[in-house]
Amino acid sequence: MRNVEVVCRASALNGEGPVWSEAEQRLYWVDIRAPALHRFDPATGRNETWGMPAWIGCFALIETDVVALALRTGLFRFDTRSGTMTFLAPAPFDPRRFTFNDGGCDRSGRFFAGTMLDPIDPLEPADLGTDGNGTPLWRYDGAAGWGCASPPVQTSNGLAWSPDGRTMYHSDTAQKTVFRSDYDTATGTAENRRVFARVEEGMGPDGAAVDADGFYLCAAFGAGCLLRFDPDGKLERRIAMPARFVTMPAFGGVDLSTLFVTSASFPVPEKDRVSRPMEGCLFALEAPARGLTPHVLTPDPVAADKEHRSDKAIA
Ligand SMILES: O=C1O[C@H](CS(=O)(=O)O)[C@@H](O)[C@H](O)[C@H]1O
Repeated sequence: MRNVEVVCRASALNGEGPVWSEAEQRLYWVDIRAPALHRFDPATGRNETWGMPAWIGCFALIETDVVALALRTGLFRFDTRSGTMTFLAPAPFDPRRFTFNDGGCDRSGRFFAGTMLDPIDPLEPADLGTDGNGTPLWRYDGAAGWGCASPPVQTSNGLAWSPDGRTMYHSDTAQKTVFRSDYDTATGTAENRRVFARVEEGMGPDGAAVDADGFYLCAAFGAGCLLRFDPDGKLERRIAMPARFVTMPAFGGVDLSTLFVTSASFPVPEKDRVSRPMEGCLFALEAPARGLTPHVLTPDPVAADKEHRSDKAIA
């Protein structure tokens, strides 16, 4: 197996959410805390960056050069060619206390995004709600806004679907637990949530991806490795990484046989970051198995809205 390579010395504060664009053969990813959308081209090594006005948790590809961005302030359609931002929906939570975190599209192209607690005013008590948890995972239902897609979790992460689309994986990093639920592909609803895997002390289950064999690969935040679980939740292997704070893998490259992995430097004290240059890099390695085709947001929310308006005008 090819060794882990640093493909972009990004010094990201909170690299996250890599998604491979099959159409562009490029990797989109974000920096949540130095808010920016990035696009990396493995053929040239070039990394493009678009600064964002607020923390960006995750995004969905819509079409070539166009993405939907989950910013703390809401969901926006962003055209990377013109820099045009089109407002789609407000955030479904109190943005003074929460911000979007991990998200992604199901195998039918519905977009989901979770949250993590980040009070703007640290003096305000961290009121997580009556049950002591955070917010649910949110499903973007177009003109109908957001629907709840899970019980509340504190640090939403690890969203992925099985190859047949009928199992949804979702984790709570704070609870060190990955859940799996039965997923209805027709309605976008998840039921019968149960524990899929728990991780050890000293690590948090972070972003994840499922491969074509149905194995769940997640970044072990704080432990410098990826964990690969079989479809029954048994740990099958650990893959050592050169950074301690790895955040999420994504399949990409020719035949979806490369694993790209983001990482974060924010947990490292500022004074130590120069001596820890791997934290915040983007990595690539040969994947243990090929990945699944990444899904794009369908339909394009702006086109769907136009259709909705013209239907209403006709009626
Ligand atoms: O900001 C983030 O941090 C969490 C880990 S922690 O809450 O700081 O322990 C990480 O899991 C998450 O994905 C990341 O975006």
